[in-house]
Amino acid sequence: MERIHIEASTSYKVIIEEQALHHIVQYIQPLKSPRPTIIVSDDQVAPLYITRIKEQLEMAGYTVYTYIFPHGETEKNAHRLLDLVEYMAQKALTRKDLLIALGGGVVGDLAGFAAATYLRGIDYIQIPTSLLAAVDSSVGGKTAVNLSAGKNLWGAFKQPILVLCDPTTIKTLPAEEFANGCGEIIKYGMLGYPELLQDLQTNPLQQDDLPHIEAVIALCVKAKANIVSQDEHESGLRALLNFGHTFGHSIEQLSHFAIKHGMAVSIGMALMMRAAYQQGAIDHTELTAFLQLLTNHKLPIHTEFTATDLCHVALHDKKSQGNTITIIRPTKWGSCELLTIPHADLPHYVVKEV
Ligand SMILES: NC(=O)c1ccc[n+]([C@@H]2O[C@H](COP(=O)([O-])OP(=O)(O)OC[C@H]3O[C@@H](n4cnc5c(N)ncnc54)[C@H](O)[C@@H]3O)[C@@H](O)[C@H]2O)c1
Ligand SMILES: O=C(O)C(=O)C[C@@H](O)[C@H](O)[C@H](O)COP(=O)(O)O
Ligand SMILES: [Zn+2]
Repeated sequence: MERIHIEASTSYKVIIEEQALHHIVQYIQPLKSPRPTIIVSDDQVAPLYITRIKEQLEMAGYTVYTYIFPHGETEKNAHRLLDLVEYMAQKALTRKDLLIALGGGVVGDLAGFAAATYLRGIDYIQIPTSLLAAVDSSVGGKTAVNLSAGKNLWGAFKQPILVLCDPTTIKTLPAEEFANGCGEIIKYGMLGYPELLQDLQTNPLQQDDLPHIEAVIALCVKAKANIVSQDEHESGLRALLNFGHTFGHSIEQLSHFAIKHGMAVSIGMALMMRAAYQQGAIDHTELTAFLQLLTNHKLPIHTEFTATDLCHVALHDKKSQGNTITIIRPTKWGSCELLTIPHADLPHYVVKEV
């Protein structure tokens, strides 16, 4: 069991505890006494976990509404958001009421944005059920939906009041989704945690190794907490969490979301690591070891998209300002830096082979 404190404009705890979903009221009630509550989830997570949560809340005196939508990244859009907030209004949820996001990053980002904006903001709790959500998306308060022009272009910073992570939910995750989570985990290794890379090299993360998964979730949440507490609204430092995302977001979008977030980030990191090798920041052994780490975790390292297309989409993402874009560049094994470069230089970082 781990309790990690997140220091931000509103502070909260991340509880990581096996079987926490069997006694959620003990964590929720001290923060929000019984009241109308909406649980937002998708159609793959809800059948597995929503009844258990709803029943416990109802037994404790909460009035529970549920909003369940089809799973997948294409649902993280403005139409779905509008449908959700219309539903919340129909149920006459008030400012004092509560929203619970139960699911992966798609549910968390969409429901978090609804919570950020409905009645100008209501409290919400993240219950991450995917590995990716546990290590990354449930923490730090970035909420958003995608627009036609790109990923997460309509969103808000809104911290949850609690993150309740039950790592046993990882057992029911499809294998491909487990790999997606590993993409973000390996990212953290390059953000000042070479010991994490070393650990995963000698002991690749396995879906049935719960103690290892728990330890890794805790490490990633602490790493994210450290960055978010220093730069909640991404004035600078927080952009490091975008390592692999400059082209990762492009790959997701160009594939019409057939390539999932963690996989796309993996390819984005591979491109950047090859560029780092070309620039002398890492040696060939380190490059090979990093790419092997990705493939050992069933993550892709190649893309068919052209440098022109990858750069075109990237230049419309949030790290582009005027004629420059801020990229996240490896400086050595286990470490990255922010670097602002002219748009014209971005294609140099699309290194598909060395
Ligand atoms: N806000 C942030 O800081 C942040 C950080 C990283 C990623 N993201 C966003 O998160 C999204 C990706 O999140 P994701 O990978 O969790 O995707 P996701 O929410 O689509 O979940 C992946 C799939 O796994 C299923 N699933 C989730 N938990 C399950 C479980 N326990 N058992 C069985 N099935 C389960 C879901 O139904 C879905 O089909 C992207 O939109 C990405 O942009 C946001
Ligand atoms: O929390 C952050 O900050 C991150 O950048 C985490 C990323 O893993 C995540 O994918 C995030 O949603 C990307 O944010 P964006 O601002 O680049 O859309
Ligand atoms: Zn990400």
